[in-house]
Amino acid sequence: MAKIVLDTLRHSYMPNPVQDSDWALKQLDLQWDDGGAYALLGPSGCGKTTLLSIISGLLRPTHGRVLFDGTDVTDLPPDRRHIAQVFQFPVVYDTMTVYDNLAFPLRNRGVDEAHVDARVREIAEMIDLTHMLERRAAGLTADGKQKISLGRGLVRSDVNAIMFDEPLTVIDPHLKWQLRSKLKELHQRVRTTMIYVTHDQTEALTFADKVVVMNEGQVVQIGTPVELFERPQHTFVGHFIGSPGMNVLPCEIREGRAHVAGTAVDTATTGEIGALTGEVRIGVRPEFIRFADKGVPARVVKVSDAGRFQVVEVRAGDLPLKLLVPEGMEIPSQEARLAFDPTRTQIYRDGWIVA
Ligand SMILES: Nc1ncnc2c1ncn2[C@@H]1O[C@H](COP(=O)(O)OP(=O)(O)OP(=O)(O)O)[C@@H](O)[C@H]1O
Repeated sequence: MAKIVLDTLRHSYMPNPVQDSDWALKQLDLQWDDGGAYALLGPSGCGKTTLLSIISGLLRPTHGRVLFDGTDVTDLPPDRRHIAQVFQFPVVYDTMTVYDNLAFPLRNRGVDEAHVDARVREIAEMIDLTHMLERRAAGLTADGKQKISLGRGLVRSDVNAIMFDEPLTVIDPHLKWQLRSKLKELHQRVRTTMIYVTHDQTEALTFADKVVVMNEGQVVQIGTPVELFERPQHTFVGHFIGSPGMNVLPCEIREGRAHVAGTAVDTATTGEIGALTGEVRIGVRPEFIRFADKGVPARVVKVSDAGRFQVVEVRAGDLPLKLLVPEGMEIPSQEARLAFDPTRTQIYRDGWIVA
């Protein structure tokens, strides 16, 4: 296992990158601690696969260095980096048995058969494959085959990290939940650094102790699931995580206070707020707004049932907002006032939180 450091990393697929958009990865400085469970979360095209390929050695970055425990591995080929990878689609040898598939990465490295046998049986037990070890992989469902891929990723104990690239794509929805929790449990048992790439927030938040959120080739926040929820560093994180996402509203700073739709609101930015240039916004999650006697005047336009909550759509002047209200709680029929929880209401300038 190793601490992985990405030092001033940049990557472009173009020979002569000029403008910002020419870079698939803009400047990245990241540290993955030894034994951590990380998720790399972001929309399609944000640079997740590019980043993984740079860590595994399939791609050389245009700028910057990759360090494993302080050693520069930027020019080392993949087979000398000792990274295990599990891909979106199962990589199994159909003609081999499940046992031989799991044993393959170990035998390939000349591990003696006694150790191979012990490790294969240990991993098979962890991922519930013991009862089918003697079966040929060809006869298994896509779920079963992907379990073998997971097992092959986990079987070596000498890897620096295991990277999972959208590993649950082919898994049946009702099994996804099961495997998601299984992966978390496996991390707790093997304690190898794991990087789990996904564009699905539920997968990221269930698996990871720390989530790295990417957008347009840059990291916009690294944090625990709670930090991402309670204090998004960028409006993108507020939108992307949560359902519904954070409300992001135009805001005016007057006499040292933030105003939304003409009404002053208190925010987590304490003290008098100075003049701010750029695009100034207020961000507040639907969970942190409630109906009150005083506050921002609004009109209820729609109520939808979402299980234990109701999603209430309102308009404050022209601004559309959403609130989450517990099931059964009374909702004003039309005119209402909204109170924002000041500790969870943030000011953003040009997308980034104002500290
Ligand atoms: N081989 C390549 N040649 C040129 N451009 C590429 C290549 N691979 C990726 N890109 C571009 O680099 C950017 C980042 O792509 P990347 O595949 O890393 O994103 P991603 O987050 O993994 O997306 P997805 O979830 O769809 O796989 C995108 O703009 C993409 O079009």
